[in-house]
Amino acid sequence: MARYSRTEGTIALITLSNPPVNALGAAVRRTITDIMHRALTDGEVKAVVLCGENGTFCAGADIREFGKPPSGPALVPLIHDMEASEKPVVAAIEGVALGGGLEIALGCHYRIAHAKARLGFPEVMLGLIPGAGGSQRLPRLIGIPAALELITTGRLVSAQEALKLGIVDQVVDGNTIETAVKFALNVIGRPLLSRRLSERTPAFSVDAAAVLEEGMARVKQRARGAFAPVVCVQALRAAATLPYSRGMETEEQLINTLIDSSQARALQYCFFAQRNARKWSLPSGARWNNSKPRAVHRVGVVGLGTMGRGITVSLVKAGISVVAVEMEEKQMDLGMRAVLGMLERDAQRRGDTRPPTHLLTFTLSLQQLGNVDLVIEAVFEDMALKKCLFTELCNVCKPSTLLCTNTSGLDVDALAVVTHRRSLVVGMHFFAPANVMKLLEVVCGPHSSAEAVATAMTLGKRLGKVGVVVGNCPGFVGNRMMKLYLDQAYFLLEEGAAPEQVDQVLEEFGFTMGIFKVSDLSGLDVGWRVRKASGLIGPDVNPKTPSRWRQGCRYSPLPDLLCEQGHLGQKSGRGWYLYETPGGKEPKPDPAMHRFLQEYRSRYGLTPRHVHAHEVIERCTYAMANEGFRILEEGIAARAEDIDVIYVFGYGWPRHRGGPMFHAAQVGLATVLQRLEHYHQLHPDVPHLQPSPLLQRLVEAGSPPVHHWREHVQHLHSYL
Ligand SMILES: CC/C=C\C/C=C/C(=O)SCCNC(=O)CCNC(=O)[C@H](O)C(C)(C)COP(=O)(O)OP(=O)(O)OC[C@H]1O[C@@H](n2cnc3c(N)ncnc32)[C@H](O)[C@@H]1OP(=O)(O)O
Repeated sequence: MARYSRTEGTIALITLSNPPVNALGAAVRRTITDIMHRALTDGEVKAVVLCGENGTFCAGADIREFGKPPSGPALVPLIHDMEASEKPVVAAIEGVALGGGLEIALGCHYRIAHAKARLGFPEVMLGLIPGAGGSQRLPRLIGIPAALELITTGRLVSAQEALKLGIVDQVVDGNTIETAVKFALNVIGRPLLSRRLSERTPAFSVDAAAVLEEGMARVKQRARGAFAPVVCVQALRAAATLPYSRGMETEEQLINTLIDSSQARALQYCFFAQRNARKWSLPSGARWNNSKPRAVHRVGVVGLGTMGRGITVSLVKAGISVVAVEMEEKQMDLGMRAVLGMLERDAQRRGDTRPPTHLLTFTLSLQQLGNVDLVIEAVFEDMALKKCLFTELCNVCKPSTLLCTNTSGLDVDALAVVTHRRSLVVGMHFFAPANVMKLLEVVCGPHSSAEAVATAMTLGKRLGKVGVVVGNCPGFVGNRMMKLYLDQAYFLLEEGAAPEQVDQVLEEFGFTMGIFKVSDLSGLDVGWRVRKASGLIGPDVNPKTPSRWRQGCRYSPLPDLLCEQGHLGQKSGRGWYLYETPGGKEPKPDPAMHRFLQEYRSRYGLTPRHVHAHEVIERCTYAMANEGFRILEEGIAARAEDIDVIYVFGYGWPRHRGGPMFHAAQVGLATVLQRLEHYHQLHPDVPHLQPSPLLQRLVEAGSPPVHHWREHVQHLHSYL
């Protein structure tokens, strides 16, 4: 928990010890409070050095304790006593000093950091503010503008930046604790008044007022409905305008408004869901911690379209050699220039003189893939083309090469069976732009080996991705649920809504972008191609089939009609919105779209009605969650948390709402069930609105918490 020892005769060394990150659980707070009291009252002790075990100072409060009844001593009195002491207290910071960990360090009189240490207040990412004096001490140390930026974004700073900002007093390359002890010996007896941050007054100039006002406007615009960033600004305003003790009272009042909020719960759920996604398991008993990944030194990327380019950039940035293959010279030239440009800009941003282009080989020949450890195929979504390629890759690559497909929804197994190495085929579904988006769906087919899954997940981690293992079905998890979300959005247009109205409601809910803006950005032709390939449109459709009816259920031909008119979204200057020019980025509501919708409705005898905001949210999000329950039942996702991670990291779902499954739980499963029944009654031709059997069973079982849902899955066809 925390250890006490004496060194150099007069120095008390207090070591936090709670692996893996020395989080400040109740027991740790109790021990450290007792030990600190002992050190501060022991007449032989002249100074104290505070450090952490295993190369980590402290990652802050123990997040697992949030939401549980409070126990153990609070941090504020400990930090106060430490700071008020007449004996110098020095923090020796290795690894991280985050949240409550940094608040303790700010209560110390001096801070020495290792060059690789990182410091920050990430509370805002957990729906909180620094609540143990951090919001009052940091601005007194580094000023309002810098504190505002760090606290409202949760950004961590390196030791070097912390030194520049004045957060630490010294940065060391060698032994931090030894340096801190020497430092402590040196400062014994020096006056400590100016080292007590609570004694300082941040000057509240007119500038600071303007900074706070601008900060509030910026935060409100970016927060997408999240409360914590706004409350962070309020806490900083208190620091700037009130004496320390009143500021502390305000900090306490403010954190109390957040601590039990639904947003804090959702964000803390996301924190653990992201980490749990790494702990995959397969029905064979293979798991993340008993499956060895293969070493990957050299990767082949086939196809240099948008996805292939982003994947190549991601790999090179992670220091991995890439052989990038394109079939056509012109496409290769375009791809090569785009990749080099992205790497160049990235190097410039990081202040590097040269991008790591020595890791790249561009070629028109698949033969060059003979020696790669893993191939990522990123050609068009055309099964015949992919099958040909996989057959050829099997002949060209060494027998141990893993063959991965970046398909966004095609059958991974159908590709595996054309190879002689079915166990080495997995899906690695990146999201556009692949060098930016964090999500990676690792698709495990019926033949995929644990080794292949482990290798893809480990490679994803090296690329800085959040990998989630999913089963093989059309659209996997993300795009399978997305299809129902899109269907509901189209139906809402048919029933009377306008694209900008639907988008506005979704953005107010917290989505990064409304669904129609996303559709315009990715290009309407992407879905058009998928619908053609799956027989929803095209020559295979019986001409007698009504336009708004496909495969036994309601269908909206709206996006197909737009594609037929060449309205493909941003790239063509027109889609659900109007753009100034083809390639324009600024969507404007399109009067022609409104006329088009009116004509469409009258052609099909649809009487437009006013669509309420709550209906937009309910139909879009509950349809998604309902499909999520089916996905869980089929074993395509192992946990509801995995589905939520996919939506938060790949589809712009607002993190402070936890993800579609967590949101359904927060609304109440009985309510979701009842609303789905209601909408299904109104739209019996939309089978996906019919509540899924798992949802019904969960409600019958009294709506257990998300972590217990798996116990109610009947394992009918478990893939994971
Ligand atoms: C009531 C108000 C009182 C006081 C105010 C104080 C508030 C706070 O301090 S809030 C907490 C602020 N701190 C954070 O948000 C830090 C969160 N952690 C991280 O950012 C990272 O985990 C890390 C940078 C510390 C380490 O990253 P990495 O090396 O990539 O490892 P992992 O993220 O996989 O973490 C390893 C392991 O540790 C668990 N863990 C990390 N931090 C905490 C924590 N603060 N409390 C509890 N557990 C923590 C994490 O879940 C991993 O566990 P598993 O291995 O079981 O998955």
